[in-house]
Formats: sequence, structure tokens, C-alpha cells
Amino acid sequence: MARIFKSPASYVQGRGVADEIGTHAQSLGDEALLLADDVVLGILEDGVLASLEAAGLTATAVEFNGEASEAEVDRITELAEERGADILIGAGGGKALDTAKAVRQHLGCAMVSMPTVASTDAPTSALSVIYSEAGEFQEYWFYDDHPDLVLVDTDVVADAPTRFFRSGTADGLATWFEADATARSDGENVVGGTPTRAGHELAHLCYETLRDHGVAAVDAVERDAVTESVEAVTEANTLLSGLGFESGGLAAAHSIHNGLTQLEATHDATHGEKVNIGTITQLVLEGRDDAFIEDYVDFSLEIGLPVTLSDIGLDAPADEDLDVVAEAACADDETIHNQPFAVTPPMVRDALETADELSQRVRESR
Ligand SMILES: NC(=O)c1ccc[n+]([C@@H]2O[C@H](COP(=O)([O-])OP(=O)(O)OC[C@H]3O[C@@H](n4cnc5c(N)ncnc54)[C@H](O)[C@@H]3O)[C@@H](O)[C@H]2O)c1
Ligand SMILES: [Zn+2]
Repeated sequence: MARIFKSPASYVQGRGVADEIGTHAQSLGDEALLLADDVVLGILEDGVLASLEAAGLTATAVEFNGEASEAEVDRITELAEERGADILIGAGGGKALDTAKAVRQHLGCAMVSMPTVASTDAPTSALSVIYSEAGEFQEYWFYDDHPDLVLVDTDVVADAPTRFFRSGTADGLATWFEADATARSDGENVVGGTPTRAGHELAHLCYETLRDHGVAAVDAVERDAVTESVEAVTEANTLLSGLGFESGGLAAAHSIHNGLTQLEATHDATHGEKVNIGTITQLVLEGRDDAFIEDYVDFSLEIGLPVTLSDIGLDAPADEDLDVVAEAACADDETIHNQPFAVTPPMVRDALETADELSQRVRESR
């Protein structure tokens, strides 16, 4: 299998860049459509439309209904066709961006991805996670094309609730362990090849950046402040984690996340929060030494991330519930099979139980 690395064409990050979008998107088309929910439109609609118009583009907005569902994709596609849009700008969290990517695929036009929270590594990827209108995970849709431009305004990211920023850090921390497992097993990455050195090293840089800057960056975002650490972590959560997971590969942590979504009780936990339980469980599965896992749990607690099952809504889960998670995590098409050893549902269930007990002990000993 060939080594493959893919990425968006350009990435722009900094304070106030939302209001400079016209400069960066000018060459992409003439008729821009901004897709965002009511909260996000309230934050940036005026500035973004004014900047696009100042750059000579026609620009309008449409309100996103909040779910990345097929019905919502069809509704926006129809509307975008009526308006003759040739640049689709998705702004918001992972769901708004995933919807914009799907609409763009139907239209075959240019796309700008504008995350307004550093909550996931969705902004740079060429895939959407599609849900039912009721919010249940349905499937992944993969595309040939990445966003043409990813634009992140760090003022906006720092103003958003800190929980999003913490969650993105968890999504980013997982990236290295999963990319490394994929490399060790000579497994397949998310763009249909084996990992390049670039994909692997970007995942590693993501981890190092989050370990070096994560705690002070969260401190800053608690006060809505933008510091160099906030810039570093925003880039890690968004660009490094995005390129690292797609071109480096996913493994157990995200499969365990997908398994956890099977249980209704976890639905209030964010993507990144569930991923963190997946990461600790992956470390247990891999048989990492005690000090290593304890250090990871300790760092998670410093950032303010969940480490136990009850932290993500699973108080004393029944054995059958953990079996459901473990079975789903080990489905044939899951990335858990990128681990460099065969993984079975009983192994995942026992690792989940152990990770929970270990994390409780670390928390109590602090
Ligand atoms: N496609 C991919 O590669 C990929 C990767 C990771 C996660 N995902 C998907 O991303 C989704 C999760 O994304 P999420 O955690 O960002 O949540 P989300 O998209 O479900 O919600 C984000 C929320 O934040 C609000 N918001 C956005 N910007 C804000 C701001 N500046 N201030 C205040 N509120 C703001 C929005 O109104 C919305 O309610 C899941 O569907 C997951 O499957 C996709
Ligand atoms: Zn993720």
C-alpha cells in the first residue's frame, strides 16, 4: 500500500482573522454562502459578510439547524443551489463544519472551514460524521477534497466556553497514541494509505505541544484571554490533530469513543470527553507501565478532563452495558484493528474497567 498524506490547501489562524476572511477567500469564487447556527451567526455574521463584500464577493448567510444529518445536508444544498453559491463557508463546531463539507461535495464548489471553537479536529478533514435527525451516529462520509481554506480566529475561540477548548485538547492528545499504534502495525490511515513520516511526526508534535502548553492555555481561556499558549493549543487541536489523525491514522481510542456513544447516558459528554476515556483505555490495552498511565491521567485532571466512566455519565454501568461498548468498539470496520496486536471485546471491556479503577485511584491520591 502506498504512503499517502493529504491536507487542506491553506490554514490561517490569529486574532481577528474572521474579519479578514475576504482577503483570504477572494480567489476562491464570487458568490459566498455562510452556514452557521444562530449562536455563531450572532458572533460573526456581520463581520464576515462585510469582509467578503469589501473583497468584491456577494455574500449571504443561512442558519444551520444544529444536526449533521442527511436531511439538513439536502435542505442546505437546495438553498445553496438556488443562490448560485460557489464558495461554501461553514462556521461553528464539528457538526456545522461536517454539514458544510457534505453540502460542498454535492455542489462541487470551493469550501472554507471556519471553526469557532477548538473542540475537535473536524475543521481540516475530508470527511463528515453523519447523524440521524435525532442525533444518533449513522456513518462516515469520505470525500476526495479537503477544505480549500481553514480559518481560525483565536479571539473567537478564547471567548467560547472553556469546555470546548478542553475537549479539543483531549481529541488532540489521542491523535499521537492512535497514529503511533497505526505506524507500529503498518496499518491504514484515514486517507487510504499507510502513514508518511509527515503524518506521524505531526501527530507527535501535536502531543508535545499539548503537554507543553495545555494547562496554561486552559487558564487563559478561562479568562477569555489569547496568549501564545492559546495559539499553540488552538493550532494543535485543529491543524496538527487534524492532519495527524487523517494522515497518521486512528486506532483504539476513537473506536472506544464510538462504542461509548452506543450508551444514551454518555450523550451529554462531548466528543473529546468520550475520546479521553478511549485514550486511557487504549493505554491500558497496550500494557503501558503504571507510571506512564498515571501521568496521563494526572495531566488530564490538570486540564479538567474526564477520566472515569462516571465523569462521562456512566455511574456504575452494568456488565452488559460495557459489553455493548466493547462489541461496538471491535466491529470489523473499526480502527481499533490498527492496534499492533489482535483486540477482542473481552480485552476492551477489561481495559475499560481497569482504566476506570486506575483513574479513580489517581484522582483520590492527588
Ligand atoms: N469530520 C471529522 O473529522 C470530525 C472529527 C471530530 C469530531 N467530529 C464531529 O464533530 C461533532 C462535535 O463537534 P463539537 O464538539 O464542536 O460540537 P457541536 O458541533 O455539536 O456543537 C458546537 C456548539 O458550540 C456552539 N458554539 C460554536 N462556536 C461558539 C462560540 N464561539 N461561542 C459559544 N458557542 C459556540 C454552537 O452553537 C454549538 O452549539 C460530532 O458530531 C463529531 O462526530 C468530526
Ligand atoms: Zn476525534
